[in-house]
Amino acid sequence: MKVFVNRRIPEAGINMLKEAGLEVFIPEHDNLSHEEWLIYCQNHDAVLSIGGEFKYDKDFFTQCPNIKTIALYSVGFDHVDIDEANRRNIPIGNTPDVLSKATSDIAFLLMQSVARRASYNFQKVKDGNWGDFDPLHALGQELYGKTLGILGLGRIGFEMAKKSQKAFDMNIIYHNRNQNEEAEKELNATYVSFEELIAQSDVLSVHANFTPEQKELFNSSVFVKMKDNAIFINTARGGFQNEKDLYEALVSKQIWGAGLDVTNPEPMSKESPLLELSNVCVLPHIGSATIEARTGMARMAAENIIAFSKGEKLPYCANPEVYTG
Ligand SMILES: NC(=O)c1ccc[n+]([C@@H]2O[C@H](COP(=O)([O-])OP(=O)(O)OC[C@H]3O[C@@H](n4cnc5c(N)ncnc54)[C@H](O)[C@@H]3O)[C@@H](O)[C@H]2O)c1
Ligand SMILES: O=C(O)[C@H](O)CO
Repeated sequence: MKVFVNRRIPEAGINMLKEAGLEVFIPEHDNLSHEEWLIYCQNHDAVLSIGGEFKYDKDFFTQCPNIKTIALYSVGFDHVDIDEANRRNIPIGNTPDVLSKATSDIAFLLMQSVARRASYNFQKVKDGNWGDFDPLHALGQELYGKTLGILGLGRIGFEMAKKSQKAFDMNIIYHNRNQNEEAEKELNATYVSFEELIAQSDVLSVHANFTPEQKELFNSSVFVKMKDNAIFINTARGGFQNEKDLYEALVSKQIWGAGLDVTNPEPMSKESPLLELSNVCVLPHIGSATIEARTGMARMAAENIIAFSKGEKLPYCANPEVYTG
């Protein structure tokens, strides 16, 4: 079986593929054009897919009829048309759990960074502007006992809630597609409606899977209903926020601050007005960027491809319904 890996990943995964006797192709340069990527996909049986820039939509499947499976190097699969993959019996692999701690660490880091204005103050030091001890300047807010609202209490949302509760004794409320009774018991979390979530959260952290119906769910009509001390955190997908509306909400002090690991679009332009605000911290989509998580993801993606090559089910499958019809 011929496997196309569109960018270098930790060696552990590549070694597994080679040891399993699979033919592996990795292009010499990382910045493939859409055409190059398509041609490579047309000439391979499987793709180990890194990054969200290439969309696996109906056109892709029509143009690349040889692709029999896709092993995503991510847990998110919003760039794949799952219905189309199902219609064509193509199993899609992903990498759940292994990155939940690392990604929730980034949500936690952003929450603290914004609450204590860390990136603003770091920038001041870099600018040679240490300043006097000023009792009134750049004051942060404490998180102890505040309410953390989680949109999407799945694997990563749960980890974020757990560490925020341990560190700051935060009260956890959440809104999810389904009620999560286990989490309610362990975290004493309360299920609320979306409207209650936005109205009651001191910190609102987004961890839901992104679908087109939720495009720019966080827009002016939502920000206006949030508390004026609220911090908006997003480590899920940038498509959840309208960034013009977020800017307006921050400037007009409808909300207090924002921490983003994901932007709309990505990469964020260095001209984005959000970057001029002292109450914003932006990171370039580094949720899973630890040695441990990225190595684990490489192994899982390789395991998925190896299982497929042996005629077995993908152990980590984003569309298990492909096996049951
Ligand atoms: N920043 C990063 O580097 C990074 C890393 C990993 C994952 N992610 C993102 O985080 C997302 C979550 O990952 P996970 O492993 O926790 O997924 P998960 O499936 O375990 O949890 C997501 C939860 O969101 C819920 N949900 C979906 N849509 C919802 C909605 N509209 N309202 C309320 N709840 C909703 C689901 O029911 C589910 O419980 C991924 O889909 C991915 O987009 C980002
Ligand atoms: O969905 C994911 O896993 C991230 O966005 C990349 O690690």
